[in-house]
Amino acid sequence: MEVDDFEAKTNHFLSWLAFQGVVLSPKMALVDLRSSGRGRGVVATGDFESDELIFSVPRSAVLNLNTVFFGSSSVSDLEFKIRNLASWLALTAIILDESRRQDSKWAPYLAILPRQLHNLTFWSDAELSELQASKVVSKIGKSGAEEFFSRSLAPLGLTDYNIEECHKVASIIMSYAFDIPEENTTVDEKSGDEGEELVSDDEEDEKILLSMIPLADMLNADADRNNARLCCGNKDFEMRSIKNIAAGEEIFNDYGQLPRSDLLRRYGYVSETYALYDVAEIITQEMLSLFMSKEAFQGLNLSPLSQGQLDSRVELAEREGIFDDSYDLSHPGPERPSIPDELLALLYLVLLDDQSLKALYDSDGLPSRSKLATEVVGQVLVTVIQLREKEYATSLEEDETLLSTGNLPHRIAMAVQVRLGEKAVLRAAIKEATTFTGSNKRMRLGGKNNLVGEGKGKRSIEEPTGPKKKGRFR
Ligand SMILES: C[S@@+](CC[C@H](N)C(=O)[O-])C[C@H]1O[C@@H](n2cnc3c(N)ncnc32)[C@H](O)[C@@H]1O
Repeated sequence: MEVDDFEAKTNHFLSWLAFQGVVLSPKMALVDLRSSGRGRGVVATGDFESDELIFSVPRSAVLNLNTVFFGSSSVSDLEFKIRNLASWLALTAIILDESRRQDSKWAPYLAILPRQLHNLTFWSDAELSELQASKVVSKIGKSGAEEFFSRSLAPLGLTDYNIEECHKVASIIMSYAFDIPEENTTVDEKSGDEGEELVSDDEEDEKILLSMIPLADMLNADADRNNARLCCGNKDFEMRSIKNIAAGEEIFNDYGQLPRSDLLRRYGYVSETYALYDVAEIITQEMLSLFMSKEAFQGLNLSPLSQGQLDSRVELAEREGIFDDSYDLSHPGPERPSIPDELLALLYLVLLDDQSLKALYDSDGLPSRSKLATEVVGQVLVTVIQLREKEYATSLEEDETLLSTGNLPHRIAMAVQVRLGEKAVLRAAIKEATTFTGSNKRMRLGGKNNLVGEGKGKRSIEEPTGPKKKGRFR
């Protein structure tokens, strides 16, 4: 917890907001929520009905490329270089530059942004190892970001260039910035979503501007407790209630339906309310390599696939649009099963006998889910998921015991929650796979039809002659 002038900074920021023309409802307050680990947050001090104004922020108070360079008669060399960067790097550059200016218009706002962050970028190797086999570790992208910093930011000549500071600013952008439509451009419904993934070097829509919106970014989020939304107007941004909010309640934005692994990576916190969105990833290449070994599926009477047989199946999976580098398992809900259709379809193709594969190649789309969910697809999935479970150093039960002791350091406790959530998803997926009862008739079991092209790297199905049909599930 910061023991500095937290309250003084909040008050200075509030005065600055008033000076900038920010209008606050008398029924809201910016408060200190550090005792519950949430930094600052906005609470209702009076009752709000749905669709009431909570506050509005004029475009001139927003921090982005247009407001920082507003009014300059010509484009300086620095502005030219910054405008040519990817949006997140450009915003990082201008925040670094504004932060060192004594006279920055945004100084009272920049002063309330956090100094210490818990996003995964700032975790030590020992702390990251507590995430065990979670695939989130490979998504942090710290060294990639550093290459961008040294290639794009260092040459700008901003004083005190320092990689740690670049990481802090880039991470703040990841968890605080909004994509907004530029003035006088069409308002995109989604443009108020907070903390969209950092835009890389691919600027598809030039009318969208990555921006810091003071006060709008002081709203915390807690999964489905979302009760406010930012609306973009041409002259200002309005935060409005989207349901009744009673006095004393916190006002929450929506950061999206993120699994706790991504919440931790991008926002540096986890909360039980997001457990519903947890996922566990299956990496396709790792899974497919099992089908070429003799040992992986012992007891299932499956002979290994040759490279050629595997390639044919992957080719068909690609044609049908169901091939992916990885698949997310999730908790089953009314709208989705735990095991996605695409993963089921890939396994079905991998397990299909050569004759049926050829027939499918010439047919129109894949069978329905109930046909894909054959008994052997279910058995193979159980093995694949159990192998994935073994990649974690501890069991779900051991993690539960660890958490129940309640005295783990903050980051370790968050890591245990993430890995425990993934193990719970794996269990749910195993449970679902054991219910598969579809017919194994077309599956290559007991050596049936599985020797075509074996060991010769030869295509096991003929190349189609006419144009290929592209479909999905029938
Ligand atoms: C957009 S900011 C919200 C304002 C922030 N609380 C502050 O004091 O600057 C997002 C950050 O707030 C914190 N946060 C948001 N929702 C939270 C929650 N439900 N629990 C804990 N921290 C939360 C996280 O640190 C996150 O990265």
